[in-house]
Amino acid sequence: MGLTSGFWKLLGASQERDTKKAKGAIDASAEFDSWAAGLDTSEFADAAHALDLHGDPAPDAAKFLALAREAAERSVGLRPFDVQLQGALRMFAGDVVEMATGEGKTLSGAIAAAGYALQGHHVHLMSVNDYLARRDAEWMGPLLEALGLSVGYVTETSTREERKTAYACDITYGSVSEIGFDILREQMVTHPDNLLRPVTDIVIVDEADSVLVDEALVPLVLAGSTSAEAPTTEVFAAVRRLRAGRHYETDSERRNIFLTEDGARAIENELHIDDIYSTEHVGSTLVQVNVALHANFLLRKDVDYIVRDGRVQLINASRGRVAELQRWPDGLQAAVEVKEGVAISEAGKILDSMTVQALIGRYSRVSGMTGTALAAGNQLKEFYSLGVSVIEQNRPNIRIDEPDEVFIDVEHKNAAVVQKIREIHETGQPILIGTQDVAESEQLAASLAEHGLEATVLNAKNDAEEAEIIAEAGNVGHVTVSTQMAGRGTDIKLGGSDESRHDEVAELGGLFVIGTGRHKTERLDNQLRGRAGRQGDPGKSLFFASMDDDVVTSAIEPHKIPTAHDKLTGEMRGDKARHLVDHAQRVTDGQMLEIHANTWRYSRLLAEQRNIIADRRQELLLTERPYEEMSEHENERVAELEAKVGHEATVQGCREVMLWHLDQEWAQHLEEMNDVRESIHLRALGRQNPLDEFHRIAIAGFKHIANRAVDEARITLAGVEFTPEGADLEAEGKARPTSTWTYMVHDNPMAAGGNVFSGIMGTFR
Ligand SMILES: Nc1ncnc2c1ncn2[C@@H]1O[C@H](COP(=O)(O)OP(=O)(O)OP(=O)(O)O)[C@@H](O)[C@H]1O
Repeated sequence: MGLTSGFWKLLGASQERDTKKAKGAIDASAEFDSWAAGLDTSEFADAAHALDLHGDPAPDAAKFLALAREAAERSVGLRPFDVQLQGALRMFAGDVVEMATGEGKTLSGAIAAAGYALQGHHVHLMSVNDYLARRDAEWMGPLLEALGLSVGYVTETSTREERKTAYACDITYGSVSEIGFDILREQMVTHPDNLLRPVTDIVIVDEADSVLVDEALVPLVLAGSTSAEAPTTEVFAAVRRLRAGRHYETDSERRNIFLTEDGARAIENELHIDDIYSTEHVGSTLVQVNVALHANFLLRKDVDYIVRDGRVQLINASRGRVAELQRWPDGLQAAVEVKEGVAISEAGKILDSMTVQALIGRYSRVSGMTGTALAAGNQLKEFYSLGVSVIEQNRPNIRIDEPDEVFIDVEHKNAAVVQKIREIHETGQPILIGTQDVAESEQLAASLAEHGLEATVLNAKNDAEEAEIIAEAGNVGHVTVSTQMAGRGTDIKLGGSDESRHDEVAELGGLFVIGTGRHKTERLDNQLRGRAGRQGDPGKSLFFASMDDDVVTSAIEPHKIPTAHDKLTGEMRGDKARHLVDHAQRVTDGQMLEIHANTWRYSRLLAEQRNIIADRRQELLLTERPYEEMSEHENERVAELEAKVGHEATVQGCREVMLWHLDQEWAQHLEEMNDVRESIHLRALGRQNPLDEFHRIAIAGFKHIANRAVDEARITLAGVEFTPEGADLEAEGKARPTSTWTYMVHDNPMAAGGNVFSGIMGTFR
């Protein structure tokens, strides 16, 4: 506790100083208002580019703010509030800013980006999805252009040329995954002309806590076509016959699942093998059994995934929506597909992968914005060395947060939730209900329907209609049931799309937010609460909890759970039960931090190694180094090829040969390290520290990559033919995959650290 309070004290002092400094610059900017207003359009850009924004404080900070204010007003018709400029200045200083919902983060982010771009930097503004990237780029484009800056965006449908153009701009908007995938794809390019050249210089991350903390360890994967190993039907059938408790056990967190001794015997009998833990089976049959166990007993339909259009689609736990391009590692994906009886989707060989955290780590400077940064302060500090600035609200928050209502069990809680919704609905006040998963959202809507109350459901199954649903969610009498709200970028306006009804709804008390259960971190609770009370509107929030809730059962031992309750309603009145729920949430929050830290310890070394490979690749791709190295080792052969196809084609040929082997070695290293991670806990049984052991193997394996790649390239060079286009590697059976695709892996059991206690499920909740 001592350490934490010390940290907050520190934050408090520097926060006060920073706010004072920002306010000082904003006050000073008023003096330049008439100067800015007097500039005509053609003078604007020149004035912006003449500013000196280097140093802290930047000499021309006040002038910059006056220009930005004038530009925003002229181009997008919004005059930035002081708090928005404060937010922009703190992001410009490299902090993550906390600004409440509806305070206008989009404008703040654009102004901060302009500041960096005017210093001569390239800026990426990362959104959580394509829709927001495009919307924000188009919305803020005129402002940035007025300041003489170029703006572009990338989405999943952008062409190569469009991407190239977008990345050449001063400021590029894009989703985390799209930018991440482009960076991964750069690693497959073999001719300099094909590079998109995204520059990882400055990044401003929207919904920063969601991206930097909740999704930090999600791997972005680039794969090429091959067929993958899924559990065989025999393994699957054998696993399905196992019984919980007797043959397998799950840990209390439902993150991991293990065979018991009895289970191992049962599998051995079914599959007619002697010892599933023998060298012969550990790396193959046992892996398949684990995958099948996981798919069958841990992953739950309508919680972790849904089946739609004959496909298994993952639900992104932190956003409560379908994760379009995401899948589990191939064996697991196929196993779930078998479980649900749908066609097995194509599998691929992983060519390269990188976590969101490693992606962010490539930027020289990171800043961000979100509605809930402070609660993620520890993580942001620990994993990114980022500070948090809390920006006061433009208009004070008058939302009323009622104390939780706690029940002995989930049945009583659900009954009370329905009752409460009916009571509020009678008054006409709009209600937004946040549930924990798709299944719960549908059950609740069904219970409400039984009482004749129609609710609109916003969950992973219908996120296409999201914008329309949200537009009306604040209207009189509307009841909206939703899964998690993070990253939805939504602004629930009182009165819905009909602005004239705003005051009528405000009279009713504004939006009433109900949480059907506390999340495993308070941050997610606050994201939900934050939907009410935007821009000084009235609003209310109330959470329900029960002793059956995940957050309680996974943190508190059964015998410590109190039992006193009202026999009729099941309610547990008084502060004791509430404190218990708060305590349980602090425990689960801490558990998640621990898991994150642990997983990061495993992935950090690979991230560093990946950077070394990327540098080497860059050298081979952009310089004549491959020609020089090959000439050094294979002088005669290079001379022979050069005589045949000329210098340029020889350089390109040597490049292709060397890149092919480097990429090959790296993919193999990743694959090996994946295997090591999967089996590392078995080594831990042999009393080695699993992390040390993992590092030892990773370092030893990596050491030889560069040399082996050169040796292999020399062998290939001896036999390969060169054409005017370069090396004919295809004829040597060394073709690059004809198609590549990308995906993000959520809840990836194979990449979650390999520690038996961290591992499988819910890592990012
Ligand atoms: N300076 C301003 N003056 C008037 N309206 C503004 C101003 N800045 C932003 N707005 C309006 O406030 C609303 C919210 O803006 P924005 O979407 O950027 O908020 P946000 O902070 O990102 O909220 P969320 O957390 O919901 O994403 C928009 O409708 C926008 O037009």
